[in-house]
Amino acid sequence: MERGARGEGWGGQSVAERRARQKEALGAGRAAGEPEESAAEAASRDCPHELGGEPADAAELPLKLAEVADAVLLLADGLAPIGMERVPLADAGGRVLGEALLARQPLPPFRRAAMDGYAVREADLAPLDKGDAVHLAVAGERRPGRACGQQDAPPPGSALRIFTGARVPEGYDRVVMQERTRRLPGGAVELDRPPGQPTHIAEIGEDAPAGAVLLEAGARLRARQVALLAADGRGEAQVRRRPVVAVVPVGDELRRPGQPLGSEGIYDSNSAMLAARVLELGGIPAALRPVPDDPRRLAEAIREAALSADLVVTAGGVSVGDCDYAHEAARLAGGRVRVDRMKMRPGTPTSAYRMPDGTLLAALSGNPSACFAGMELLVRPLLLRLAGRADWMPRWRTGRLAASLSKPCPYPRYIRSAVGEAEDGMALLLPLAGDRSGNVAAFARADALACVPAGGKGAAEGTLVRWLELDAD
Ligand SMILES: Nc1nc2c(c(=O)[nH]1)N[C@H]1C(S)=C(S)[C@@H](COP(=O)(O)OP(=O)(O)OC[C@H]3O[C@@H](n4cnc5c(N)ncnc54)[C@H](O)[C@@H]3O)O[C@H]1N2
Ligand code: MOO
Repeated sequence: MERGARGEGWGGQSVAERRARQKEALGAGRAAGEPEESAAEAASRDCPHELGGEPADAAELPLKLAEVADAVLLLADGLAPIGMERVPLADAGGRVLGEALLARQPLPPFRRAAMDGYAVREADLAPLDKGDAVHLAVAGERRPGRACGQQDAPPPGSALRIFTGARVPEGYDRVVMQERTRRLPGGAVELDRPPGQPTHIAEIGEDAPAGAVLLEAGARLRARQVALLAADGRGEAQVRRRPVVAVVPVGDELRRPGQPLGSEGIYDSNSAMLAARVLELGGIPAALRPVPDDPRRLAEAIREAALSADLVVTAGGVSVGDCDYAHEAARLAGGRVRVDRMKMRPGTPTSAYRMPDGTLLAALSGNPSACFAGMELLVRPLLLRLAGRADWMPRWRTGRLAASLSKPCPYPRYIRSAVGEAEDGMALLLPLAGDRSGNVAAFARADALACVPAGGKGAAEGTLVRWLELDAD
């Protein structure tokens, strides 16, 4: 399998320059109407998506109990986008553009009538300003897509019957909507009042001139962007390959959905969730069967997964119990720890390793909501960066808590919430009941992760918090 270049930096920028750029990007999540300096900044200082201190030297040192943003940056630093391929336009939807798209021709490519009516010369309309009607001979007709040969200069006092989308010959200055005209019995057309401001002609290149950057490299091709490729005449698109993400569930208790549960079993919901999310984000999931709590077997599964995937994600076995073997297995497989736990709850044990061939391993917590938090906060940005997305960083927004939370926490707490809207238009984050990290039902009803800052006694209703849309892809 083709692999992306790894270990490249971000093109010679200093850490400070990069930080500044990234802070700016993260700041784009400012809520509408929110002042430049606000309490939200204070919230984000305690809840540091805005990147805290310098990460450890990217060369070797792992981050211990890392801020989420620092962990993401450290790991993303070593990731370059994977390779490219050409795909037919019909398959380009959802893919990531590999190179900037430059307009091959002006858009529109010819002067185009924007209304059904009559093409006229401005000079012939002067009497209208004095209240006199104008009669123009109809010199011909132009329909869209029908060539009509080289045009002579239009004879003075003439009009051209024309339809939306047809080429407007040089010499005609505007199109008058047919509703503002009257066809006279002899075939001439009458105008009895000034036609108004718009010329109803789309000029060559007014949408985009030839050579203009229509799309930047790293844009995800959604419907509107695919339309642009097509409008520029592209039958194919140069896109990034879709990253393959191996999903490795860990635990003796895990059963595959559809199989008998038994008395000690629990269905493996994390794999289904992770695989579905990888698909939503444009990757290709490769979901393995559950691996038992056995460090050697897990190490073998990790080693094999790293051979064929661009990113490996394990779920479970990262905590401190006697059955938690993810760390031992990652090391047995040759992995070097890069992030050793993170300041987040749920999901504090979330860690990351770099495998001998450079592949990253994200070791997520097994608890379903902690697993999803790890997916959103750690795996999503790494996957998008691998996929070549320019907008790989999470887009934090600002909103207010719709209810108080009394649970104190030494780390930022990511609360599953439903999103509503306050009277002033600001987002309201309503924490969902049953927010224990082992539960799955509350999760399905959530639209957002609201970040409640660390410390204190929880947070009062109305507190400004940062939040992340859960279905963002
Ligand atoms: N003594 C301590 N115990 C625990 C601590 C701690 O600090 N000290 N941390 C707790 C926290 S917080 C979390 S989170 C969990 C993390 O545990 P693991 O990530 O090692 O996950 P497991 O132990 O393997 O599983 C936890 C839980 O989730 C269920 N699970 C696992 N995989 C799946 C799956 N694929 N689908 C559905 N459910 C899954 C598993 O059955 C467990 O119930 O550790 C705490 N303990
Ligand atoms: O870190 Mo654990 O996920 O809080 O439940």
